[in-house]
Amino acid sequence: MSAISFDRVVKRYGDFSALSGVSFDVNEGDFFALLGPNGAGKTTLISILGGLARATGGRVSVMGHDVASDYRAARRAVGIVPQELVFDPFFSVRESLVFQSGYFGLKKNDDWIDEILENLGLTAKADANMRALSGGMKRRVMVAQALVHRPPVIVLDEPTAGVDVELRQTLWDFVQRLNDQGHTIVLTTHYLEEAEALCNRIAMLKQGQLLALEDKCTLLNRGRSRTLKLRLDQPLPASLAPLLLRTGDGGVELKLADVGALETILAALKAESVGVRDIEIAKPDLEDIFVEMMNRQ
Ligand SMILES: Nc1ncnc2c1ncn2[C@@H]1O[C@H](COP(=O)(O)OP(=O)(O)OP(=O)(O)O)[C@@H](O)[C@H]1O
Repeated sequence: MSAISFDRVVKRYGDFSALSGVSFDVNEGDFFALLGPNGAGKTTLISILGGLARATGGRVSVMGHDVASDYRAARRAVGIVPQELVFDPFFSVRESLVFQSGYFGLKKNDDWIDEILENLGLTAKADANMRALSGGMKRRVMVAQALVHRPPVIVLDEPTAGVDVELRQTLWDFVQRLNDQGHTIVLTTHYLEEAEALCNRIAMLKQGQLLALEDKCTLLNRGRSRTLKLRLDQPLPASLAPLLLRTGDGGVELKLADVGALETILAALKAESVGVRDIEIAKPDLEDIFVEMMNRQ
């Protein structure tokens, strides 16, 4: 069974299509990245998944439960950490988690609440009022709230936007452990190195359409192009300027269409008597691939 199934999902706002028929599945146990530029439709897809927005067309299910016709079961199967901070300013951290447990009909949830607080570094703040917390601490509570009912599927919508290094580390350690225990994780982020480090499958959305859906390793190995980093003793000859990707760190980075292009470049440098002080060939990382995919369309 798929943890999540998106089947030809369409979302229109008047004449504007935020999602134009998006289909893909997230497998049980995946650590899944949903990537795309601003406005691609990631949050819209997550809102439909969580029952906060209705699809104009298509079907979405979580752990086999249709989010429209089987709303309660679908809602129980997923915990969503929203992009925005939503909380009741009059509750303490613990109260808000107890309240959230009540929403799912869970009465004796204290042990699990304590465990979540501990894992997110919130124990010392358990009795603090929500409005007295810093932004990063509030964000931790958003994560805690999404987990109170131990959902098999956990969705994090840009959880690390604007949070400090320590929280990122705490959060990723915890989420990684949940994934190891069998929870399915879906993550949207603009920090592609996070997606590259954590996720096993990656979907890329642009303007409401799915551009790519692949295993991370397949995606990273698919491109034959490489980046050639050179340190030269003179400026780059004009004949090589079309290959220039960026200049920095006292060197230049050139696009290598394939490894064979290396000889051509070295020959061009030799012909102009430009000496090479240092050389490095790098595989494209997820960010390079993302930029290439987004520009290709
Ligand atoms: N209520 C709404 N009314 C009209 N248009 C909307 C509404 N909600 C979202 N949109 C539009 O739908 C598109 C997709 O928005 P969405 O928030 O899903 O993008 P996103 O991929 O999550 O972007 P970001 O990375 O900026 O969070 C955007 O063009 C947005 O302006």
